[in-house]
Amino acid sequence: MTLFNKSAKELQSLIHKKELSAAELTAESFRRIGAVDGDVKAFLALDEERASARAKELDNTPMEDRGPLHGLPIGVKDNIVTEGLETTCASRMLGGFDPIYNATAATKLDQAGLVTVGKLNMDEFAMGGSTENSFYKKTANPWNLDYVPGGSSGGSAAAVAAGEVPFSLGSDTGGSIRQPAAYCGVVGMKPTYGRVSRYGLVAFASSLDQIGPVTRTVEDNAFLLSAVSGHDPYDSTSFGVDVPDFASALTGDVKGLKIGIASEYLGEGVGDASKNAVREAARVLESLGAEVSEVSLPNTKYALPAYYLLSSSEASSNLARFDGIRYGFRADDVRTLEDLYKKTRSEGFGDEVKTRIMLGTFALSSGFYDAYYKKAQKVRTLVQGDFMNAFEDYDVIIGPTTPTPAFKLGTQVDDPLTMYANDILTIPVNLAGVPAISVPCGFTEGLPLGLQIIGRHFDESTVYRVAHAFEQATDHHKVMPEIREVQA
Ligand SMILES: NC(=O)C[C@H](N)C(=O)O
Repeated sequence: MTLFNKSAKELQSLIHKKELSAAELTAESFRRIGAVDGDVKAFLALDEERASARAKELDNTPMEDRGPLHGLPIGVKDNIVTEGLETTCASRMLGGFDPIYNATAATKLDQAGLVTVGKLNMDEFAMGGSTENSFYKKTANPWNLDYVPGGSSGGSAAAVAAGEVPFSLGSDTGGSIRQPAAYCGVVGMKPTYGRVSRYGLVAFASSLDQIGPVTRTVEDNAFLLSAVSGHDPYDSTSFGVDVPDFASALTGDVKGLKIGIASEYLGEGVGDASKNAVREAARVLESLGAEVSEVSLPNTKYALPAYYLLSSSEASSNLARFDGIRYGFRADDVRTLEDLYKKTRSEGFGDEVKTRIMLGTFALSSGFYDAYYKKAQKVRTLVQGDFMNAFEDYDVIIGPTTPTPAFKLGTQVDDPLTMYANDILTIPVNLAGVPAISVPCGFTEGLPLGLQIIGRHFDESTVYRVAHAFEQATDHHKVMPEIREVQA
């Protein structure tokens, strides 16, 4: 039986009916990884022995004690710490770092009965939009191996699109789950800030970072988000609200819902293919009974510069801990302590990370603080205000996830401004802290496009409801890329 094209839900029902065991499914996941990951290059670390032992153990759990995700294999982005499983953030700086604890999200995967098969490639410390900033390898887009999978959670999206795992966890600071999900034709959710604990997520920009699920269907996404959400005493920014059973919101009904199509998201810098796919998606939602009209988010154009100032400022502080003493990489041939810091950080970080640390240090320095950091904070408030105003009249807001489909490997990596501009439609959501999902909404020249659906704070349920209704009314999610399998 072919398993790699099945959703997590379908696989779970096979396990539940005892037609498939967790051990068999885990073995199949490793077989598929062995057959395609030489080309896709989504994984940085794999631990088959540990995963197989865990799957066997899970097969012994009595039926009545099993949750909806029991026995399924999953991949985890390499900035989420996993006890005993190397966690590098795709950086030379953390090469060989073997965490002594689990991130809360990783613990919750264990509690839900999932089997972590390995760690997924990303842009170094989550800085980038193509996964080309990884120190270790460049992940390819399963739809066309000459193209980028997006980033920074490029490994998380590519592994799911390639059928190596039914789902994965990523993290999103300015679009890092939604943009690669759009480029790879899968479903990616950035939850409300505070929905999922950040404890054990290696910090990039703490006021923006969120962990979220990458899946092939909206229903799988809802299941996985319910599993990893919730208040955590180890993360004071995680919110103490009840975690709904998100899957129960998938009624298929959007009648009467008010959907705003963001006019700025169909404006300057956005390609025709993205605009047309979203207009067509709006028609589909209308035909299902939703009321769609245009809404303005006037401060959209200021979000990108504000994000790069704020996220870099936070990064400059967060990444100060990598000093050659406490973690990972340490430079050789140093004479003084200052030398050790300088050489370790010069050799251990890649260019993009260094650029952001310098930009952030500059923006926070006295004399420039008011002109840059403080001003960017004020812009953040304006961007939040745009969403709050819009949500007085609309239940969700839609637009393209990205201005264009994926681009060719090597074409933007030396051009940071072009690379940053790929995030113009995802960044405002992080600044506002609201939830947003990307669902497949079409193809252009053989490459997938994503529809972004944005909701009110802590109203992931409505976002899922709209996403699911759209998915069920269209066929985009049913196609998988064809990837050559190589015999191991
Ligand atoms: N980390 C993210 O969410 C992606 C964004 N492209 C960045 O480089 O900051």
